[in-house]
Formats: sequence, structure tokens, C-alpha cells
Amino acid sequence: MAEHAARPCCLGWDFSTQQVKVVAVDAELNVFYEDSVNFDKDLLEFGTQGGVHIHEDGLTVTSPVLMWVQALDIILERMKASGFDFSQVLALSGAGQQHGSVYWKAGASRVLTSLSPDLLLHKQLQACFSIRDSPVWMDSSTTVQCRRLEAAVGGAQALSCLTGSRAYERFTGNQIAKIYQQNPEAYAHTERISLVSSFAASLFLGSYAPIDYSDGSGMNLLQIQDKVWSQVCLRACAPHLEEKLGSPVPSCSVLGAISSYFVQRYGFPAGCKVVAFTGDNPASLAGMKLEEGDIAVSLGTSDTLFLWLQEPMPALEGHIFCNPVDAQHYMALLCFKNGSLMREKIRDESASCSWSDFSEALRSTEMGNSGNLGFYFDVMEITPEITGRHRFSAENRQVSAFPGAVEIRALIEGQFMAKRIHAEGLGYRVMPKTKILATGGASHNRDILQVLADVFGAPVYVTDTANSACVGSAYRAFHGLRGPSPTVRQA
Ligand SMILES: Nc1ncnc2c1ncn2[C@@H]1O[C@H](COP(=O)(O)OP(=O)(O)O)[C@@H](O)[C@H]1O
Ligand SMILES: O=C(CO)[C@@H](O)[C@H](O)COP(=O)(O)O
Repeated sequence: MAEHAARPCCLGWDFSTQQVKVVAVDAELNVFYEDSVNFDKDLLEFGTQGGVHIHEDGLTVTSPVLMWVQALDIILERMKASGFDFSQVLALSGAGQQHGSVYWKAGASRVLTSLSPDLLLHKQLQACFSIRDSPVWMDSSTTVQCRRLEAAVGGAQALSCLTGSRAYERFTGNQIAKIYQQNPEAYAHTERISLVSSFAASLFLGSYAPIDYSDGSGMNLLQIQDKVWSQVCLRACAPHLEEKLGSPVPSCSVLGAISSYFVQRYGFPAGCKVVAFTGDNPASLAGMKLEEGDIAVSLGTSDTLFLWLQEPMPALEGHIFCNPVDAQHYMALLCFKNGSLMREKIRDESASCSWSDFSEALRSTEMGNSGNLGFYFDVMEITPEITGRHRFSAENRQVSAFPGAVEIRALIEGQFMAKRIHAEGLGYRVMPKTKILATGGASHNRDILQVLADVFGAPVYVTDTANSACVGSAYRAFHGLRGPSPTVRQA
């Protein structure tokens, strides 16, 4: 790392479902440093699988908030040990898995503003959270709260017009409502609620960071056109919610200078700027430099598909978020929960736990799978709400199993056909000039990407790194450095 020591740069962070990742990007926008800490492998003591705990009801899904803090400690210590020159960091920004929420206990703000540089963050923040297991995007336990919220605003379409989405179980307003109803004491002792993105920004800032418009759009609470919290939605979810959330800010806001903790412990310059953190999908949109007409497919833990939109057109399926790059514009997103973890299961069952055997199976079978079709939802899917494995033979008969290679092609073709069908349901059309930009862990796999190209009948492009959320965060840090957004002052 020593040869990179003298480059002025920006850092981009990603607090995603399975890991914390970082990249350093220089002024020519070259990525010259990448690292990650995997929760399952590097933080065994938390006992997560795929970065989460799935509770007994099969619907509640959480992650320990201190695991995220400890992962940040580990990665920073590793960077320091490798000789990374923190004094060259001009600014940083980051991303978080969307919708997940963090509950800061009364008094936590004081701890955050007076961190000792002699101790790791996780040692000092142990007692700072009123809820230690944060609900995350995979949670689907809030159906009751969803129906109540829709009823409060006049129905699902009315909520979608207001907030960009009908009520979804993983959306933060519904998660907060559940916590308030089931654990009113913990809610009362909460002084601040962050998204995973604004929680991570708070660590770097040494004070509570505001929620940005783009990630804030994934809460069923923000009026996406006016960019203010909806009073009717706040009231329907929990009391005193506005004060616990703070005011939302534009996604490219400079929040302030980095906390003195990082200056003293790691040698960041005192003037290093913290630019608002956002959701991982919005950050990927920035990182992939999406243009109008392009479609992005992220194959991370979740599979998502997203587009840049000029005008919002909220519907009963899919989401409209505020655009993280241009505050006048929007982005559309579809999220599929049975993404990489479902592919890993079929890989383990039908390809001896090996991605190269999995790829070989795709290469040895033909496009169209001789008429065999399959849809695989081991966990309750988001788009659409369905569970189970559903296989159909060429004769359109439901069957209970396929031979290994047929199973693998059925899974991948089924996943991409669902993406195309649901995107077309939102009005998206594949055009002659359509480009598909792929990112996320599974975009390393060319054979999976070939099926994506075949199903959409369009060319697929990948960027140099599959970490587009990290890279987009570093680009956003540069964007923040240039202005024109004024520094945000928090109440
Ligand atoms: N060669 C590969 N083929 C298919 N999938 C892969 C391959 N390498 C990694 N993956 C998938 O990438 C996933 C992680 O993607 P990533 O974008 O890092 O996730 P997240 O950002 O949600 O933590 C893993 O769960 C794994 O299944
Ligand atoms: O719920 C959504 C988007 O609405 C998910 O896409 C999360 O944002 C998790 O992202 P990954 O960790 O899978 O990238």
C-alpha cells in the first residue's frame, strides 16, 4: 500500500447485508485500494448467516448493530496496518443496505461527541443502542403495520403517490411502528433513529447525521415530491417520530468535518469532509453513471433492478426514490429478496458448492432450457409476495424436481424472466439501444450474465469493480467537495 501513500483521494464505504466494504478513489477516479470485512467469516462471535439472524417466526430478520461498528473498527485497523495514508483523504461518503434502522439510546449523542481515540469504537458504543438487533431489509414481519399505514392515508395507491411506494414490510416506518407497539419502553428511551446509511455517517461525523432524501424514500414516511416527512404517516407509525428522525437533507449535502476521533486515531486531516451517506442502490446508480434508457441490475444479497427517471410514476408494485445525484429527478427500483442466497442454495444442492460447476451447468444447457421453467423463493419474496419452489416441465406440468443442470438454468432464467416481466409491468421497454449495467457479487460470473443478456435480448456491461455502491460513494464524496450544496447544520 506504501506506493499509494501520497495520493489525495476520497473514500467510499458500503455497509451492506453481508459485509462492510471500502474503496479509495483518486482525483482521476481510479480505484487504488479496496477492502472488506465479512460478517459471517470475520465476526464469528455474532453467529450471523448471510449477515443476519432469521428469527423463529421466519419473518423477523435482524442484524446486531454492534457487529457493524466492530466491522468498521476491523477494517480501519487493517488499513492503518497496511500503511494506508489517511492524511490524504479529502472527503468520504458511504452507503448502507436500505430500510434497516438503528435506535440510539438517550445519552448516546454525548458518547458519540466525546469518543476517546485510545479505544476502538465498539468498546465505547456498547451501551448506546436501545434496540441491539436492528431490523433489516429482509424482514417481512410488519404486515399488520403496513395495512394500518395504508388505511391512515386512504389506501395503498394514495400512500404510493405520497411516498413512492405502497406499504412494504421492510420499509422503516412500518418497522418503527412495530417496535413502538411491541417494545414501547425501548422506543421511549430512543433519542434518535437512523437508517443504516445515516448511522454509519454518524460514526464518522461524531454526531447524529441526517437521513438523505434518496435513502429516506425507502421508509414510507417521506413525501418524495416535497422532500418533507409526511405528518399523516409519522402520526400513523409512532409518537414523537419527527424529533427522533431529524430533518431529511439533499443526498449531496456536506454534513461537516470528520470527528476528531478519526483525526487523532488514524490521522485523517481535520478538514476531511463527510458527505451524506445514502442507500446502497442509490449509491450504485451514482457509481454506474447510469444514463437515461439504461437499466441497472445489481446482483448482491438482494437482486435489484433500477432506472433513472425524470418524473415519478408511483404504482402498486416497485418503488420510486428521490434521485441521489440530481435532486430534481427520481429513480425506480424493483427488489427481489431471493437473489444470491437462493443461488448459493441451488449451487450447494446441484453444483457441489462450486461456482465453476454452476457455470459449467449453465454452459452445458441451452437457452430456453428445453421448455423447463422454475421459480425459486425459499424466503417470502418481495416482488411478488410468494414462497416455495415452483417447477414446470415443457408440457406445462408442475414437477417436483429437475436434473441438476436443468435446475440451475431454470433458476437463473426464472430469476431474469421475473425481472424483465416486472420491469415491463412498470412501463419499461427494451429498446435497440438498451444497455444493461450489472453489478454486485454475482456480476463476477460471466455465465450468469450471459443468461441475463439472453433474457433481455440486450448487451450486458460490467464495471471494473462489482462494488458500485462503494465507488458511487467515493464519486459522491468528490461531488460533495465541489459543492454547490452548503454545509448542513443539524439542530
Ligand atoms: N462467482 C460467483 N458467481 C455467482 N455469485 C457470486 C460469485 N461470487 C460471489 N457471488 C455472490 O455474491 C454475493 C455477495 O454479493 P455482494 O454484492 O458483495 O453483496 P452485499 O453487497 O449485499 O453484501 C454472495 O452472496 C455470492 O452468492
Ligand atoms: O431492500 C433493498 C432495496 O429496496 C435491498 O436491495 C437492500 O438495499 C440490500 O441490499 P444488498 O445488501 O443486497 O446490496
